[in-house]
Amino acid sequence: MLTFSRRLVVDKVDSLWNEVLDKLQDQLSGPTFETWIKPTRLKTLAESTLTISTPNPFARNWVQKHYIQVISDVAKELLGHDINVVVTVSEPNNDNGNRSGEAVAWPPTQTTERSSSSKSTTPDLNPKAVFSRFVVGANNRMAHAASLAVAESPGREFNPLFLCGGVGLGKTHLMQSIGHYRLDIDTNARIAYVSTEQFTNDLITAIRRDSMQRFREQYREVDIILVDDIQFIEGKEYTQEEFFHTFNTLHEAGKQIVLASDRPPNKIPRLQERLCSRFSMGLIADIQSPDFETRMAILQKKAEYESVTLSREVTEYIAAGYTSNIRELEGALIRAIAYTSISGLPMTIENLKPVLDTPAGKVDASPKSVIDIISEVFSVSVDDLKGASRRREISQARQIGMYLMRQHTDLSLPKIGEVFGGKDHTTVLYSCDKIAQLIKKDLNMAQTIRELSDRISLSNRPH
Ligand SMILES: Nc1ncnc2c1ncn2[C@@H]1O[C@H](COP(=O)(O)OP(=O)(O)OP(=O)(O)O)[C@@H](O)[C@H]1O
Repeated sequence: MLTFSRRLVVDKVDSLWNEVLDKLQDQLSGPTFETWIKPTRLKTLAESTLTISTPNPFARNWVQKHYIQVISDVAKELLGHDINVVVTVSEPNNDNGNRSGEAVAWPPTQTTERSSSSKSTTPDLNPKAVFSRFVVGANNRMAHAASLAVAESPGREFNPLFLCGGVGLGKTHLMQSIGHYRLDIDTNARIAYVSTEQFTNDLITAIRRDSMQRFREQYREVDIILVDDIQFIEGKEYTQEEFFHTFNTLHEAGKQIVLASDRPPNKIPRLQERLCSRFSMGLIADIQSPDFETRMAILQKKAEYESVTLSREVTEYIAAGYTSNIRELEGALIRAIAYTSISGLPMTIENLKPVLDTPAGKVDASPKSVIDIISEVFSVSVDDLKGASRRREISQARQIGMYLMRQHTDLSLPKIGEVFGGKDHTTVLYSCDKIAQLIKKDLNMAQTIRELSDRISLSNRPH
């Protein structure tokens, strides 16, 4: 039994814990020890109970599930009697920069050990770009699954993994999640995350400084290379040449290549045929714009991390205004949070209107003028627009009308529903979403909407 003075007890217990750690280090693999055991702290040793703390609940569960026995065996060996091990979560610590509620990328992602183990390939990863913060929806399910598969078994199935999708839809987030995830499993993994611009600049510098050997080592001696915005390689002959060799060297060595682009390889102009075919030989996974539910889920998740409660109404309002770019969607939420916290106003749609200028944003028309113009241009009577007919030409005119009313007035979704003869606000949302998607796919639709939009603005201008 430990019957020392308090100071001695503390010293004794600390050194005992260090001994436990030493022994565990001998028994467990390097990554396992670094990932799960090293970050644990000793809290107390009372009678036959050893209480340790872990950085977060996820780590606690993991340690409880996998390592409690080995810890208690080692402690028993050192103390000479049975030890019951209790795993807790450490109290939020003010000096570690983590506000309560903020997710901690776990296991810690950018430790000094990790940096020093792979000097030239320490990736510059955003700690928030992790799988656990990525919301999976119909629009990105495949890209997410493929990214996870690649992170779990790099160089096996999808090589290269080619992620493609429009601006702000999560390509970089997924790529960096792969890097984090891999480093969490294997702290010695050599991961390079680089933009195509950076690759080109490094190449130019290497040529200028006559240090091609180093450049090649830097890019060819990695386990995973994550190259962002690969579409910018278009027309850069020398970069393409060098990247071709980098690609081949890595691929032949079974190393994982992940590329992100705003379009598929065959749509990148002035891309050498041999690169185009290599980029296409693994898996091309595309990411579409998120649907309404996914946008809602992204907002909710983001709000949780910011420790803010969002009402359903406000979430819907923001989600309805930002349909095609998650960066803008997040930006709107951040503005809303900043505005309400600075002004002290409650977060209601009314209060948020001044700061949430939805992309079109200009409130410059009366609802009646929108209805009248739609009726005239599509030769559909106002009664039909407000009625329930599902005839294609009527329902499409109605959907366009709802979309434009959302763009040109500050009416809420339910109010727009009312103007259109008492439609439900979800019908309005669906219509706005549908037209927003069509605009992206169909040039004629985009042109029609632009013309209608100009006409609505013009007709409402004071004469
Ligand atoms: N499914 C998602 N869940 C949560 N956040 C997301 C999701 N998709 C994107 N985001 C967030 O949206 C923002 C933009 O994403 P990201 O930078 O990955 O887009 P991108 O497709 O790489 O854009 P770009 O083409 O401009 O490089 C980031 O803050 C990212 O975390």
